[in-house]
Amino acid sequence: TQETCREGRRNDERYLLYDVNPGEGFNLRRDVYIRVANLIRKLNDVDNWVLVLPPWGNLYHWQNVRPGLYVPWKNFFDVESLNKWIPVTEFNDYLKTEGATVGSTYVLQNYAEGWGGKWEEKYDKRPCIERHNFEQRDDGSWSGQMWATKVKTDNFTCLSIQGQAATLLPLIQRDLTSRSVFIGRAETILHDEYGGKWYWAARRSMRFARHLREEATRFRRDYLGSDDKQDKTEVKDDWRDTKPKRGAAVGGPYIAVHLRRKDFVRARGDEVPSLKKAAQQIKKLLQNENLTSVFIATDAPVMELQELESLLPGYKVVHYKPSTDFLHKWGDGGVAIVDQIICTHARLFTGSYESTFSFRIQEEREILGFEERRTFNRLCGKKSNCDQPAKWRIIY
Ligand SMILES: C[C@@H]1O[C@H](OP(=O)(O)OP(=O)(O)OC[C@H]2O[C@@H](n3cnc4c(=O)[nH]c(N)nc43)[C@H](O)[C@@H]2O)[C@@H](O)[C@H](O)[C@@H]1O
Repeated sequence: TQETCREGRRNDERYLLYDVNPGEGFNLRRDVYIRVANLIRKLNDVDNWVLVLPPWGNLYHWQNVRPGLYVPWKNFFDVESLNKWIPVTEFNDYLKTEGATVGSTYVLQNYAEGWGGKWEEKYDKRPCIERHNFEQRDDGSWSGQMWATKVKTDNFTCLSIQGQAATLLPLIQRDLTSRSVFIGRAETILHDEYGGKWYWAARRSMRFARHLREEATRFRRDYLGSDDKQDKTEVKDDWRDTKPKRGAAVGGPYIAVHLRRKDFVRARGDEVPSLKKAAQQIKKLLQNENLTSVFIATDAPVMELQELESLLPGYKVVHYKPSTDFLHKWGDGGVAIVDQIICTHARLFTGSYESTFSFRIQEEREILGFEERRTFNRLCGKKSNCDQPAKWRIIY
């Protein structure tokens, strides 16, 4: 029967857990997911692996999130959609079935001696370079903190690696004793094929959770006169059936700007415009598009946003401010995603230099089928004719 089949599958199921350097933000983590998801896809040519989704929390940029609080992927993503590409499960569900144990743990790191000038894919067991939070117990096993949970692991190794996700295939396949494997610092591995067909399939499977999409839909309708039918941005229920022709999407009657401030102002001074320069560029784009509304997604303090608004007299400057209830329920992560969805649906988008927050919006617009020139733009800093972002076009 179907039930026995499922039981049978469950018995030989193996689990891959992973985590990313604590300093990395939300949108780089989404990129690391794609690297690991496609590793699972390759592993599943011969085995039966399930990817355990690392809970979200304690991110450097999330100021309204209680330290120590971790939330599941379903708060932000449509987990059913993820499951249509590779089998995934939440960490909490893993704990329920497998308990707080992991067979083998590998913490990835670079080679202490550097790259040696020659590119070759390799990995080696090496002494740990950085501090980690695992310690050996009397019985030889190890114990370490995984998110909010103390987890026991039979084997612990620091692994120097240079290579891509698939470089880990033999290591994981050979680890036959372990039903589950944890990979720490997974951002150390590169994509197998960035921007290729598999990249985009995994990327398309990362649909946002329904409650966030609905919040963005309401906001677009109420404040920006935008809806999917009129904007030609309707999508099928299943991402696998969604393949719009390029140029089919029109977008709502507004332009959207992702204005990354805070640490970017300090770290990328030459490439980040002053508010005055940003306003000049926004005005020009509005005039070119013959539009009067601009949606601003930003991490800027309120004062800066007000200043920008005052520099755009005569235009409608729109900003998403969540209700207390929404912020409480879905946190800074949820708010940032609503901002991203609203930017995705604009007639024209312009982002910030080298911000993964902007990159993810560009990808969403590729998925919806916008013309390239309406998507791959960024605000210029000191140099007014600055290089525009690389065009990572969607591939099916
Ligand atoms: C250089 C690197 O840049 C990386 O930033 P970058 O790629 O922009 O993008 P993220 O990695 O997502 O980190 C930026 C975080 O700041 C908030 N944020 C930024 N812009 C907005 C916005 O328009 N609206 C809202 N609501 N929130 C915003 C949000 O929490 C987001 O996840 C950093 O994560 C790394 O730590 C590092 O500093």
